[in-house]
Amino acid sequence: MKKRVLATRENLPGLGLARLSEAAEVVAWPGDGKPGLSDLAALAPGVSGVLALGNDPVDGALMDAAGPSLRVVALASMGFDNVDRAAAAERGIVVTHTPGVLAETTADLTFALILAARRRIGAAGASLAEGSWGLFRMHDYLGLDIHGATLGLIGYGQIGRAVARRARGFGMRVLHHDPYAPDDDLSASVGLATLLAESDIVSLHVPLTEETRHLVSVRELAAMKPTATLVSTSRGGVVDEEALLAAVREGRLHSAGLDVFEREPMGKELSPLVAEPHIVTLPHIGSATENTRAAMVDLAVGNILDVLAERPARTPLPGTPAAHV
Ligand SMILES: O=C(O)C(=O)CO
Repeated sequence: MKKRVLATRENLPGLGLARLSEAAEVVAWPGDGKPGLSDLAALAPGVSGVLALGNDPVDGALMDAAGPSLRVVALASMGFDNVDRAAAAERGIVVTHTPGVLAETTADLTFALILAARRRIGAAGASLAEGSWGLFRMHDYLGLDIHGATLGLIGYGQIGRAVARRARGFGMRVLHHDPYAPDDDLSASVGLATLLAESDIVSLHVPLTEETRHLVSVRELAAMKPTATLVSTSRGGVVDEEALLAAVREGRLHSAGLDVFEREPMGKELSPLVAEPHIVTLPHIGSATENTRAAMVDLAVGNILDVLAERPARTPLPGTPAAHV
């Protein structure tokens, strides 16, 4: 008999879900929006795996609703702050994510945010569209240079390194701060205080954990240059958004480029960050290309199939077991 797997969405990019359906009975949340915990719990009894997105809550109650058959929670995301890892560990459940496949795509988007925020691309384009471009004037739409600037990467894993490679092409000096990353010749490893003081652009590439929540807050923003830009494609909770908004509004920070927010999705209740002229905002599209999203689903499915076939998962979360115990 086929094992059952709960998928938190019915439609996912690529062929991963079809591949999963050949090997397992897939029970998918049929709704359009984001499922609540109770929606998922109702579908969970007896499943051996859960395939979830990076913003679907997966907690101990959902694991208990699935029952002792549950062996693997596979995220189609790099970030894993939506999963109660302690609850999974207590129950011997393998948790996997999708490193590797999205690093280059997310690094591309990081650069788009750097370019847009420093060169005021959104505001300039909007002014053109409004019919406000009446004259070529030397002082209009002035931004700040990217070439020759110093880029500081907080978090130097796969995405941080992919951003560093792009920065080399722009002739930038690159610094990084990451107590867990090995050094390389793309970028100089420095302490956080040096990175904040010397960087023209600070870009965040850390997962959201208890250690990184509000890693950038009042003190860190005050330590940055007033001409600096903060960019984040990691998780909203890494930045104290109130402190960021105040710093940009009061001219203590030049600009910001944000793909992620403390509250996602926003619907019609927009964060004040969205309306701020010097802040470029995007709806969490870091990994949103056809190939990459399909590769993320495919890797998540591969992890489920591994665990269900008693093989170690290919990309378990660091510090968690690769195989069901
Ligand atoms: O993979 C992740 O963590 C995402 O945020 C999706 O882009």
